[in-house]
Amino acid sequence: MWVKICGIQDVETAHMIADLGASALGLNFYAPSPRSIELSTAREVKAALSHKEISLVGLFVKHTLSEVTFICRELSPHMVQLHGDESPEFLAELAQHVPDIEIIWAFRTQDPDLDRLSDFLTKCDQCGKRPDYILIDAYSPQAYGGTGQLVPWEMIKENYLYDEWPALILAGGLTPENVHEAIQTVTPFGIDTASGVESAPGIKSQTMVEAFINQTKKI
Ligand SMILES: O=C(O)c1ccccc1N[C@@H]1O[C@H](COP(=O)(O)O)[C@@H](O)[C@H]1O
Repeated sequence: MWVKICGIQDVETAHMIADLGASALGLNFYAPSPRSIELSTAREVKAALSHKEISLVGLFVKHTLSEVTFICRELSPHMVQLHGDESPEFLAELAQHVPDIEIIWAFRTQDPDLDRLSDFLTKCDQCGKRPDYILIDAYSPQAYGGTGQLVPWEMIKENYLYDEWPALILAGGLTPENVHEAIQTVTPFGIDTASGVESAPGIKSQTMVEAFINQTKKI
């Protein structure tokens, strides 16, 4: 199971997350978030983890194409996570500007089905670039993400076209207590959490991260 812990803000926490065995670590460039990071600190994190086996994911929300491109060229993360309803045209242009980057596109939903996602992927095909991964998160009118709200797991299981659509990453309110059941129900490629392993907004708890990762390894 691919496991991403999102919203790392310092080198010490980044080492802790990598040493506990996470697959990926999220660096959040959305300034209003309590988990945001400056590019200078992100560079320090990247340098500190250069010998460790963990992917870096840059998270963006409604940034311009030139902002995302600039950070990708400066930092060379393995992946970007677009979490602000970025358009199919945006994905196609980003893929041209930063050809090697893998794109996670966040679908924030409160719908009873996945029709909007299906339409989005059709438009992506017309524009020439599909996301490499779809991350499903809960929709909230208050915030773009990091809300701790759950998504309807059963609906996703019933409606996600696992064989036709990009690999699925499940997010939204995942904690050490519920992640095992979430994996059993949805059978995603990967999972992502931000607030579910924190003792306070932006502060990752080693105990909670360890428990979370252990739960993802249970069969
Ligand atoms: O974590 C944030 O503050 C955040 C802000 C804006 C967009 C995305 C954000 N995080 C992503 O939100 C989901 C769910 O978070 P949570 O586990 O429910 O707290 C996750 O994909 C984070 O990467």
